[in-house]
Amino acid sequence: MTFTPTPLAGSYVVGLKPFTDNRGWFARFYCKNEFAAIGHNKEWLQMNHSFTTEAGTIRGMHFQVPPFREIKLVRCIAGAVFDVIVDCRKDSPTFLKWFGAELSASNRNMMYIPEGFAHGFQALTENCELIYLHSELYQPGSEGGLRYDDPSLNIQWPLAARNLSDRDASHPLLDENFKGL
Ligand SMILES: Cc1cn([C@H]2C[C@H](O)[C@@H](COP(=O)(O)OP(=O)(O)O[C@H]3O[C@@H](C)C(=O)[C@@H](O)[C@H]3O)O2)c(=O)[nH]c1=O
Repeated sequence: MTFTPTPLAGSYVVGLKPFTDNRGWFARFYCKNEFAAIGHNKEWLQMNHSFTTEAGTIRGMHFQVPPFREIKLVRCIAGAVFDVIVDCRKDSPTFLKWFGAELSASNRNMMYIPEGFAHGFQALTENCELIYLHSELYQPGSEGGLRYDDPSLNIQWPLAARNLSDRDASHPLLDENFKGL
């Protein structure tokens, strides 16, 4: 795998290195030893799969609050998405900065998201499927979110936003009460 650091320290766009032959290809998308090189030393406790039907749909921006902060590894296995992370670590020099990258079934890239980040994505095509690896269990009472259109984040989504869940449409806008994660 290849690990390309993003401008937000500790996060990476991870590329696969497929072994190709006349049958097709084979590739690892997680290896304990390879991820140890970027300091990853936690187990994956949950794996999730989502399917998004319509291009333009946004899911996010989601996080779990302490003590349930989590690392995520996100991989697109059908279609293409614009994947976005926001640094919510209060002591980080890039606090509340965002980074986005296209993840798709054809580029096979993944986003490695450390603890203390919010995460979301926009479907760029119909019928997008994402696989998530999580270092923490789902804790419904500890979920939080940022608004995809928060003016103080100014995330540049490639398509017009549509199809938000009621929860995602009603995350509070950032103000001085947000102390980070
Ligand atoms: C996230 C999650 C949801 N659920 C349930 C709650 C709800 O009834 C249903 C749908 O949940 P949501 O509406 O939160 O699904 P969704 O908006 O797709 O949530 C996901 O968004 C992206 C951006 C992420 O980063 C993921 O970690 C996750 O938060 O699934 C679980 O049972 N386990 C889980 O781990």
